[in-house]
Amino acid sequence: MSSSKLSIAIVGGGIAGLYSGLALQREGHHVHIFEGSDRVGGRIHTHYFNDEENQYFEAGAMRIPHSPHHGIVFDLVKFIQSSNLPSDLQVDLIPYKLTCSGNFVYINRSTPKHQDASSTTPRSIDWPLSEEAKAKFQDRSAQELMLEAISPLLQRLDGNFVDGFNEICREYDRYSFRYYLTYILHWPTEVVDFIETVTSQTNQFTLSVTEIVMEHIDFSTKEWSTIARGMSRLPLAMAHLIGYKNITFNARVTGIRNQDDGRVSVSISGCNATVDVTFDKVIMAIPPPALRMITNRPAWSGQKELAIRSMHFESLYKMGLRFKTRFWERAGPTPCRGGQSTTDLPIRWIVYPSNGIGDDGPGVLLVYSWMTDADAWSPLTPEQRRELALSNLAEVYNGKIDSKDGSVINVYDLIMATSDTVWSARNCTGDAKFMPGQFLSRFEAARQPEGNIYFAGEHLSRHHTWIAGALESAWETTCNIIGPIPKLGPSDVQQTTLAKAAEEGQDVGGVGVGVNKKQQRQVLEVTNWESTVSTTGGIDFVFRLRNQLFGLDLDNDASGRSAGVDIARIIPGPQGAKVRRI
Ligand SMILES: Cc1cc2nc3c(=O)[nH]c(=O)nc-3n(C[C@H](O)[C@H](O)[C@H](O)COP(=O)(O)OP(=O)(O)OC[C@H]3O[C@@H](n4cnc5c(N)ncnc54)[C@H](O)[C@@H]3O)c2cc1C
Repeated sequence: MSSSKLSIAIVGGGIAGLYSGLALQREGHHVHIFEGSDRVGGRIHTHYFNDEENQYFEAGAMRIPHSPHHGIVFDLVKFIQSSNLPSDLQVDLIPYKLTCSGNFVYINRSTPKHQDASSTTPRSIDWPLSEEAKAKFQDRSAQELMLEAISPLLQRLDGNFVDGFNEICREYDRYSFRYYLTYILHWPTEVVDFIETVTSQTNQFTLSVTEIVMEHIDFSTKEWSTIARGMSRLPLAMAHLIGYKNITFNARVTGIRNQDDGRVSVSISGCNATVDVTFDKVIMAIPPPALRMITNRPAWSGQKELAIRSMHFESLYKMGLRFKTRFWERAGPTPCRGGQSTTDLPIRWIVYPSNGIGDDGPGVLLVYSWMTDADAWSPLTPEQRRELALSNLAEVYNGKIDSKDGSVINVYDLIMATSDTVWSARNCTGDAKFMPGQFLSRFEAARQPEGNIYFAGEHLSRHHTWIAGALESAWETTCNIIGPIPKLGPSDVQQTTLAKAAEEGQDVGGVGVGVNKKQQRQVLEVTNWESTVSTTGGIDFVFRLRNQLFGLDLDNDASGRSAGVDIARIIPGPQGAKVRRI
């Protein structure tokens, strides 16, 4: 905990803003979040058709890969789980099925083929190839070709990730993935089109090589999770912990000004007035398209302005369709219990829910498209979008037999309700997906603070387009403001409790471990609160437990607590006796 408490405004109540808020509060700072909409979560948003179980779909983020790159998300979940939240706010993970053996490919209007990217070859879907290309490629699967192209690049990330990443950037970031396949690997255009159609979405291969490599790392993960009863529970739990008195909704920030004393004022526009509030520091946890629309602010460095204007965001489109039955789980010959099917229709991917698999009664199906495929939905009215999605699903499903009761599936008879989100029409416009050269030339500039104005959000992480990226960026930004701090994890809850109880002179029991934040290592463990603490050197931090005063001596750091020494972990332990140095 640093000695002076800062007041920090956080603009944006998405997961990045919320994470910064929690981390700063843990360190004893005052935060206030200004959120432009009427809810927290931003691009994490569950649409509930009603209160019944499993009658929802994820309009935004829906799945978390169990990969080391996403550890920060799982630590956050553990943090929340150990926070003693009321049961209606608890966050539980359930398995998410990325694939299922019944998933199919429906391309060029041929019969749905019971196969996925690992078995779809140009021959199996009659993909047109030149005679020359046929000889080499017609029996090779899209996934196999993708792996062949990308494996040498992935290997560079096996050692030190940042070094490997920088190496890929230096050598390939200026190229689009399509250029890489066509001019470096010399693959025919029609083969590149085939791989893009089956493994990705239209025009994705115009993105940088680095972007596609990063995407591939995540989608090759085997185990995935989602949050039971909806992803929105994650930001809602965080908002509860931050305290709603520290969050203002419908508070769109429209201006930022530097004050002469170095502090920063933010202008917040509500429904009928604009107010200015001054803070020590401000974190802009909003995506570049939203940041760009705040013109009442100082000019920042030329590189930063360019980055804000140009960092590429791709459109995303999702519709949830609630049907009277989960017919897709029983539709022969390709029943899908989870995973997703690939089509080249406007709906592109059909995503089958991982929650409620096997339930009787109504269920919710999801259609999902990216980039050029997503853009095509935005000029349509909601009614036209619903009609189109249904007709696409009818093309694939109508006339199949539901094995439960032998009925003939007709999606027009089964539909109950739809809801969709055109993310390109929201202030985030989609997700960060960089064009060639943007990791090299935009990324660092976009991350740099401007005086006491800091920036956070998924787009500022190498792992952007993911919740993990948003959290990593929020954590890095928080460290830039107050110095190195540990990420949120299961132990932080007890830490907060102890620090608060100590401040208020209350009793708490357990075992404490001191952390010298400068070195980020454990230096002292207190294993019993009933005994007197014996320390060498000066006492840096005093607190009261079971009606006794305890002090922590944190190494020989003369500046003690003000240098950033804090209790980091308390584990309930047996009564015993001593303090020992670790
Ligand atoms: C369709 C879709 C699917 C996705 N799927 C996954 C997935 O499966 N797994 C995964 O890990 N990630 C996924 N993501 C990505 C993930 O959701 C995002 O990376 C992450 O939620 C971004 O968080 P953020 O805080 O950076 O930004 P945001 O969530 O965009 O938060 C920014 C907040 O700022 C607010 N705001 C904007 N302008 C202002 C202003 N001027 N004043 C005040 N407030 C403002 C916005 O209302 C918003 O609440 C998906 C995203 C989308 C859209």
